[in-house]
Amino acid sequence: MLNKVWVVIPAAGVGARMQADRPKQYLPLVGKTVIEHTLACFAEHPAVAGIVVAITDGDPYWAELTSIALSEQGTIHTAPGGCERADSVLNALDYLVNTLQVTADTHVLVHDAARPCLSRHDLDALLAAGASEAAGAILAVPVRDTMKRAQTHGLRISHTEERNGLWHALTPQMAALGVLRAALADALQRGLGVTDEASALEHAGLHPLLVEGDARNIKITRPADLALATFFLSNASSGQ
Ligand SMILES: Nc1ccn([C@@H]2O[C@H](COP(=O)(O)OP(=O)(O)OP(=O)(O)O)[C@@H](O)[C@H]2O)c(=O)n1
Ligand SMILES: C[C@](O)(CO)[C@H](O)COP(=O)(O)O
Repeated sequence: MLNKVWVVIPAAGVGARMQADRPKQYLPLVGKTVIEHTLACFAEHPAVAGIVVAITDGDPYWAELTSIALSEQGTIHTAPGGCERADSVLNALDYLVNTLQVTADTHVLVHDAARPCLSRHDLDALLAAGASEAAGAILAVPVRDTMKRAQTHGLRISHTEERNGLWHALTPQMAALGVLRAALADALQRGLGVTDEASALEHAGLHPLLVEGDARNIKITRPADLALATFFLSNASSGQ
């Protein structure tokens, strides 16, 4: 039986690709903001001990969120965001250790604030699979399209990549706090490109488990994604 887990929500991005008037995690979506939908995935879950949200220093939007009354119950904390997503995540992990004294063997889940369509089913599947995975575990979906590698310069096809065995990495990504924090700190210190938690774990020689998830767990990145997320959330069946 898995002990309670902590959730880290990187939410310190500017959302440049979204080209909106505010960071995309604070855009309105089906009655509240993107990040409030994301937090709601975890706030009521019995396996979740608490949440640490990495936000930009001076973030003017966080305090305006109406549904963050939960913070009075000490379950939602904030930590300083960093230059890149990985820096924000590491800051949140440091906060868990240094401020909240969370133990190294506690499992953490890192989930993008920009992924509001995570289903309870997928969250439970990851928790179950990751509970006993020393290498960590991530939600992912197999690639369905033929994948082309572009030539180094220009927009012409160099070749077709082998599709079998290719997966889209989603979030949450799950690992033991001590393992993930050490792997992430080491990868960043070595200047390695880390765009997700699994990358850091791989650099540490680990092979995290792929847990097949729902392709509707999209990351809101570009304007068209908001309409898609609206459709998914408006049509989500209860208890999904
Ligand atoms: N320095 C950063 C950059 C990103 N993120 C968070 O990481 C998640 C995924 O990153 P991405 O989709 O790239 O968000 P942005 O960096 O905001 O987007 P863009 O690259 O378009 O600016 C988002 O929830 C974002 O808020 C973060 O916490 N700290
Ligand atoms: C973590 C992630 O969502 C997994 O696919 C992705 O790597 C985030 O990348 P971004 O460039 O920071 O959006």
